[in-house]
Amino acid sequence: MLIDVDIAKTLRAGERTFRLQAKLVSASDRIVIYGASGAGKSMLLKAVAGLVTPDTGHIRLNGRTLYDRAAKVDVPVQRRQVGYLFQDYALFPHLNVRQNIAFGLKKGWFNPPPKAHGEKIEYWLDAFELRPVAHQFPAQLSGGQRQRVALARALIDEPQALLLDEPFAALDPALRVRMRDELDALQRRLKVPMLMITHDPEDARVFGGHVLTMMDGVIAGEQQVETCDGG
Ligand SMILES: Nc1ncnc2c1ncn2[C@@H]1O[C@H](COP(=O)(O)OP(=O)(O)OP(=O)(O)O)[C@@H](O)[C@H]1O
Repeated sequence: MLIDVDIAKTLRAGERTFRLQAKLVSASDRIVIYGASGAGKSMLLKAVAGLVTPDTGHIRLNGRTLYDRAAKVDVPVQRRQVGYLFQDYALFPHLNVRQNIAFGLKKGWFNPPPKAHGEKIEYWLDAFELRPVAHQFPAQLSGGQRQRVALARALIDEPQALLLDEPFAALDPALRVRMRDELDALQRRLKVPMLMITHDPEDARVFGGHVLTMMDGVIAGEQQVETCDGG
């Protein structure tokens, strides 16, 4: 992925002011933004997704301008072609697995039917071994299954990049290790570019790639971390 971000945003809550001033350029298919809680990682990720509007600057993905204050470009969320995996997965509790996955394809207001089917839905149910639980609701799933449903929903529309907000934070330690490996394998298999934010140095170590450190709203350092295949 080719990503070029240079944005600023000031957030005020009462007396407190937080200033995000993030600049990053990367051609890696694995980017990790690592930093302590409150560093501004979520704000940056949400700006790339279009969920937060910067005050100034630009965001370009694979040569396409998603946001440019000066040129008055602000591509709406639905047309940015990026998948977003929320920290708590944000699955719809009243929709079953099939419907939650189908939602990633949906353009209208209505929920997909409980027996929604289609080539892509069937593909992801099998790819993530979710077919046996396709009729179950999020509350009836394990943590790992929940994460796979959220990943399937984020990937079904074939995004140009997948944005991951602390993808392992909601998992217990053993499952976290397994899901790190799964995500690593998924990235290798699909070759979908991923941009992950995390406060856990182990995520950065295992996932590797272009690792940037964020501190007080600014990218303060960067390094290349070798992954198993040197990618
Ligand atoms: N709506 C808001 N108004 C004012 N300040 C905000 C708002 N949202 C976030 N902030 C502040 O912006 C800063 C960055 O928040 P952000 O959520 O991006 O941090 P983070 O690095 O993702 O942290 P975490 O790892 O805890 O999720 C924090 O200091 C936070 O208090």
